Amino acid sequence: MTPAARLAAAASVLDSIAQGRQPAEVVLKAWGAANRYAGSKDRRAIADQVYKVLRARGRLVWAMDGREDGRALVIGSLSLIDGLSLEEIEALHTGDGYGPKPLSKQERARISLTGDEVPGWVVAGLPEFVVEDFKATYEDRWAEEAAGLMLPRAPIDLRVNIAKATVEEVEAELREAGLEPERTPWSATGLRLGAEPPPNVQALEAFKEGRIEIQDEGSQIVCALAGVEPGMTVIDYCAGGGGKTLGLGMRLEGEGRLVACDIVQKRLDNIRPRLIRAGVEAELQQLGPNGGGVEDLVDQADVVFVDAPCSGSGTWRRKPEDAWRLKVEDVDRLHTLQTQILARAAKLVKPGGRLIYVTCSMLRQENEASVDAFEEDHDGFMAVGVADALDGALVTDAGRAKLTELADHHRLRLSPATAGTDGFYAAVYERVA
Ligand SMILES: C[S@@+](CC[C@H](N)C(=O)[O-])C[C@H]1O[C@@H](n2cnc3c(N)ncnc32)[C@H](O)[C@@H]1O
Repeated sequence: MTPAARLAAAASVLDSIAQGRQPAEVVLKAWGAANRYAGSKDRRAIADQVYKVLRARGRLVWAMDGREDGRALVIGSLSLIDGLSLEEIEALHTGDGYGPKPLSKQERARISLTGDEVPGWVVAGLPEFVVEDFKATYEDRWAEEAAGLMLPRAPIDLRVNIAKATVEEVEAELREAGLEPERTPWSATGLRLGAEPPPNVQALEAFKEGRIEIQDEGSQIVCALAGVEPGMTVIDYCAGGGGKTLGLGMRLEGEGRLVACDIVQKRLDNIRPRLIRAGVEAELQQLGPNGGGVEDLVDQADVVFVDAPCSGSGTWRRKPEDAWRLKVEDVDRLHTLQTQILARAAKLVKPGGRLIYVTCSMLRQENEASVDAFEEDHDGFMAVGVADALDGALVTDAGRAKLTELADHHRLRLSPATAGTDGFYAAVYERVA
């Protein structure tokens, strides 16, 4: 494909991403499958162009005078990000072959405009309401947090299933397989692979035989706050794909009871093969819309882990397209749902047991505001300091020091800028009455 044809393809992929709710990665794969003439280099170049635009979308929409179509965003990126001159951009827009059609008068005019004063949220590359939330939370560090969230390509973190193998054994195995794993700094069970070239983790024997799972270091750390020990009754209240279920179950060492709940049965079904691979046993329990289905577990659990439904804004470095799909009303709705779920899940904790609230959100409304609401109504739950809650087998010494420093007593915020992880929020409680 010519460079111009790749640009036209990127613009059409961007339009498909904007029209649906599918991850960019899925849309790109579908495009590749439908356009077999595109070689691997073409697909790579198109994907690079698409992600470049998605990470800077706010700035590009603004620069192109509010236009949100793929063509305008690609033109904007050539000018603003790649620094091409008007002539160079015109040379890529001749309309020849499969390339994009010539620039309109307005498009030419937008590219030539460079002197406009850029508002802060545009520079940050995030929706305006998110930037307001970041300013309230991070104050003078908000721009650094925003940049960390939207710019870099995130590494691929693996969690070693220490019930099956040691970190050293898996590290050696991956090196044998030609990879270059590094230890994650804070999680004692983590290995990190570079994102480029993307490693095919699912094809590794270590994956097929359950010695590793793909799991961001932040996700590993929040599991370490649960303090799971063999023999406990552990409930993963919003189990979803089962990532946390496996991380929590690994610490039971085959003794105790693990219950994975969710309101979506299909999600629970998908956990089954992962459990088998990892050698972890769990009961799968679908919840009714009001939390029905776990009446027999009231006051029974040593640990209730609530990985609440959230905006997923902590993972935008991996899925920048989601930043532009989130609306302020979604966040309000999620906050209400989070407080309802937390109150229901709290009923399952036995006296002396632990409750952990987690989101992969960076937004105050889903984090501090949701746990503030819980604390207001739940005198029977005492805050447990992050430093006291951490499971020594799951964090490194450096991790313990770092997490203690990042914590606000029982509340922990992790982010790409402060910890090099996806964005996570956690709060830890013990039932005392
Ligand atoms: C953040 S995801 C969980 C991710 C999962 N823990 C993991 O590590 O892969 C939140 C999950 O909460 C579930 N959920 C939504 N509403 C719920 C409710 N009312 N009660 C329990 N789970 C709910 C969703 O179906 C979704 O799977």
